[in-house]
Order: sequence, then structure tokens, then C-alpha cells
Amino acid sequence: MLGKNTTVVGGYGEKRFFHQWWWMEKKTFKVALCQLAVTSDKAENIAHAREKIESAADEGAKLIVLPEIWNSPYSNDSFPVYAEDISAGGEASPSSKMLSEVAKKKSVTIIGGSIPERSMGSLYNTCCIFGSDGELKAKHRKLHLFDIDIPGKMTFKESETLTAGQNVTVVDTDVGRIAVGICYDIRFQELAMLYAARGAQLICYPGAFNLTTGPLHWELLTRARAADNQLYVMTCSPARDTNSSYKAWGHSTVADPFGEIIATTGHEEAVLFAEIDYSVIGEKRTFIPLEKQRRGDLYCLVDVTRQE
Ligand SMILES: NC(=O)CCC(=O)C(=O)O
Repeated sequence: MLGKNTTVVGGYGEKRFFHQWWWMEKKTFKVALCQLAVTSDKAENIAHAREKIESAADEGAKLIVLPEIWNSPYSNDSFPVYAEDISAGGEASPSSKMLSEVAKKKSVTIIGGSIPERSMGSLYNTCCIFGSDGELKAKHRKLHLFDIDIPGKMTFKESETLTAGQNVTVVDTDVGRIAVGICYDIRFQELAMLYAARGAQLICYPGAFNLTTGPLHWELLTRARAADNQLYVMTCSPARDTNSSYKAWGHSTVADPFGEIIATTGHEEAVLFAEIDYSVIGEKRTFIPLEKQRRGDLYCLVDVTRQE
């Protein structure tokens, strides 16, 4: 049953989102993905992230992306200890304060990876998006919690400590219309499809896959989300720490709207640069006109959250 705020997207109902000038326009810029080494010292993590962001900006990056949980170890024991009250700002959230300051100082857009957030008695895995004026433009709370059990290989249950977010996130920035998902969110194609229907040119997924699923699925999903939706996809991981309880896969990656990898790295700390050209989106959608060819008479995606 379709509700008051329900919009049918894809198929033939959403042409307006696919024919706006801004994704046909040629607009190139440099992006930097900071695959940060994370320690158990929060102040050190913040200072280190600041240094990497500043040097990426000095090298010409206009959009800077951080990994999932970059101010804390990735563990259910750590999330409550490292959590910050982002909406209180200032000293209550030294991580977001630093991101805001550096975005403004360097005049760059920052997709601030994610940090554990404390709000109204709950904890979230939250990405803050800062504009080049240093303002917080949006907050994405991870929608799909990472609860998996592959016996003897990988068991994790974020829902032991975290609460899932309730909002999808698409934000207009100086460097285009950007959508955000966090790690496990990448497994849900409907979300990416909804983002494409809302005109996203780029989806950023700060993420921390592991040594079981990473080799099989990280690149596959990055490329699939890009090729299915014909837009840019970026996945930004922490560097692997072989001494930590959760070993991140690393391999931060940028895929173009054809699903081709245009930048990637290994598992050590790195800052990865790529050149983004939004005119490629229009070009690939002309070559392979999926949007015109969808069988809206047989299936469709329903956007239950759009406010008209
Ligand atoms: N932090 C996460 O959400 C990890 C997701 C993951 O490893 C997966 O396989 O999915």
C-alpha cells in the first residue's frame, strides 16, 4: 500500500531526476580517500586525521573522504567509550569540531567517515558531511547494522550496542550531489537505486569490511553499485591493524559510472587520489540507456521517505 509520502521511482515515473543539467555538465575535480591508521588514542586519531586532510587539500583535493569509525577502535566495547554528542558540538564532539574547522580552513567538502554518536540515550554509527564553509550539511546514521555470523570466520553484532538510523542521505555540495551509506549499507541495492533516482552523482560508503568478506565482496559491491546505477562510487576503509580484534580489509576504492576501478590501494595507510568527471555519467547513460529501458510496467522501486 503506497503511503502519503510514497513515490514510485525508476521505471518511467522519475524522468526529471535523470534529465537535470548538472549531471550533463562537465565538472572535474580531485577527490582524496584517507585510508587512516586508527589507534586506541582518540586525541591522536583526531590529530592524525586533521594532518592527512590538510595535506590532501594542499595537494588539490576538493572532496575528502574518511573511513568508517576512524576516531575509535571498531568494537562493541569501544563504541560507548568513544561516542560523541555531535549535536551538542564544540567540546562535546572534538571529532566533528576538527572536521568543521579543517573544511572551512581549507575550503573543502568532507565526508567525515563515521564515528560512534551518542544521542538521546542511543548510540549510532554516524557520518557527518561538512560543506566547504565548515557547516554541517547532513548526518547519515548507518541504516543497516552489521550483524552477521559466518561460523568460525566472522561474527559481529553491531546491534549489541548500536541503533539503526532512520533517514536516507543525499546532499548538494560544492562538488555535486552526494549520497552516503556506511559499510554494510552497500549490500542493499535498493538504497543505491533510490539515491540514483534522487539524482546522486556519487555515493560514498565509508566502510570497514573484514578479512572474510572483504576479499570476496568489497570490490564486487563497489563496482556493482557503480555499474547498476551508472554513477561514481567510493569506498573508504581504515588501514589494517593486525593487532586489533577486528582486522579491516582496507583497499579503499573509486569506481566510475561504468563500474571500472579508477583508483585503489592495498591494506596499509594511504591517501588515494582520483579525478572525478561528472560528464562521464551522462556519457555512460547514453551508451547504455538503462533508465529508458526499465520495465516500470513489471516492477518498480518505491521511495517511502520522499517529502514532496
Ligand atoms: N562494518 C561493517 O559494516 C562491515 C561490513 C562487512 O564486513 C560486510 O561483509 O558486509
